[in-house]
Amino acid sequence: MTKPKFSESVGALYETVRKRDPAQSEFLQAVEEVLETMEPVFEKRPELLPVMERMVEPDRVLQFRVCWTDDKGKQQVNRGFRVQFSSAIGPYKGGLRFHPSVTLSIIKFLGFEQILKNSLTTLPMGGGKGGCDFDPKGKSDNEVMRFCQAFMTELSKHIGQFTDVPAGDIGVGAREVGFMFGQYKRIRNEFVGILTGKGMSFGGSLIRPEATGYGLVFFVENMLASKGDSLKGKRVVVSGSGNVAVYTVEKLLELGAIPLTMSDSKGYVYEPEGFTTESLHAISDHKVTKRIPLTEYKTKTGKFFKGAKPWGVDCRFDIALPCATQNEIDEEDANLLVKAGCTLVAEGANMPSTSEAIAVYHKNNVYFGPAKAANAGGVAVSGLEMCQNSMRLLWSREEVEDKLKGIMKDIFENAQSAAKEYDTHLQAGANIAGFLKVADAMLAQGVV
Ligand SMILES: NC(=O)C1=CN([C@@H]2O[C@H](COP(=O)(O)OP(=O)(O)OC[C@H]3O[C@@H](n4cnc5c(N)ncnc54)[C@H](OP(=O)(O)O)[C@@H]3O)[C@@H](O)[C@H]2O)C=CC1
Ligand SMILES: O=C(O)CCC(=O)C(=O)O
Repeated sequence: MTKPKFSESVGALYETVRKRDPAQSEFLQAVEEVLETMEPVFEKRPELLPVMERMVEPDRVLQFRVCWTDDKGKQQVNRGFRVQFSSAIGPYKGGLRFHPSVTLSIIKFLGFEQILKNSLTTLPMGGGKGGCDFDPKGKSDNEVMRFCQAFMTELSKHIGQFTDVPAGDIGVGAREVGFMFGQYKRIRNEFVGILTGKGMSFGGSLIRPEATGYGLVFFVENMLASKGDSLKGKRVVVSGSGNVAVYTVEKLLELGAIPLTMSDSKGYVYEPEGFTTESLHAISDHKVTKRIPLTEYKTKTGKFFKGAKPWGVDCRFDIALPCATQNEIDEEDANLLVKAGCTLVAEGANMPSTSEAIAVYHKNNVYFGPAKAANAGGVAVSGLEMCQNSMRLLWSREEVEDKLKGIMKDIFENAQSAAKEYDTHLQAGANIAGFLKVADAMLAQGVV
């Protein structure tokens, strides 16, 4: 007989969530992953199960129409979202995603994960996420500006420096944050830190653009150090070629690792001798600055594999860092990683591994650093940006990077010590450590 996934009481909670939103597959996947790892906590502290029942239901779901006019003068209509999930330990905090695949299910999975991630950062931030099914690809700067202004016109009614502070995610970088900040200021006539990831001339923090990628690599350093190992000479397969991937590769190079691949939705580039600072800058200029697909990128020393994911790259490697999108590693991909000799996976993207892929990692003793812990560096530096905005000052690069390094170490140690206490793995330890802090705050604040 196969072991049931849940005990009876946790299974009943999952069923309630599933029946409420049966079509929200990504959200259900995120809830299932957390509930599965939380069984030992509910055994020890049964009073926390009803707290989880409240936590899986967002405080508030906002859905709104976004109307704007394209360069041909034609009206366009998109659907915007902001899910304010939990404000138990601080104002709602989490990014905005602009991508045609955005649905309520995707925003809810991201918002739910953000509650536990933000708790792990040690900073006082609640969880939220938002976005729109708008596709920035192929749009002119003026079209993106008009869209961002329309989006913020509605969003501005619901956010505030003490209420909800959005930031970037897929499809939302410095350009979009700038346009949205400008529109908020115009509507409200106040200059406040209502977004993070702002430009340096209007309240941004040094290292915020780099923070998710750098933080991921610092997290991996901690994982390796706990086994007496280091990044030096490690062969690393990376996916993505956006914000997270670029700064992941930059920090890997700085620490003596060998990044072998980068990818986008069209395929992946393999550099057999590893990316260099020069080839990283070339790909970053192509993808991030010029916004051109990798199909049009010319590598001098490597090869482009059209329509393929990097996990099947034909070489041995030690570490895989998925930095593109959700569910980009399925069971088959996970088996390819194991076959290639990979012994560590740490997630830069949110929920990049399917539950079947995670089962393959555990079965094969692949050391697994889950997204909520491993990619928390981005939102952590967003928290530091909020702090600097409140104090009306600017910390140096070194100060922010040192704080980021310290936070990633704390996240690793807290997740590891929860894992030890509950006799489980790092993935569960991260969920448990993140949950306990929020749950205790919710208990203290009564049934609200
Ligand atoms: N930015 C941040 O601070 C944080 C981001 N994250 C997560 O990291 C991941 C990447 O975000 P970020 O780098 O900011 O986003 P960007 O928009 O800068 O880059 C996204 C990258 O992922 C690729 N990608 C997107 N969708 C797909 C897909 N369906 N299949 C294959 N590749 C895809 C894109 O390729 P293409 O250009 O072809 O679309 C691009 O290379 C996301 O999961 C995000 O939620 C997590 C924490 C913080
Ligand atoms: O910086 C932030 O507020 C959000 C970052 C984010 O969206 C994430 O951690 O997934």
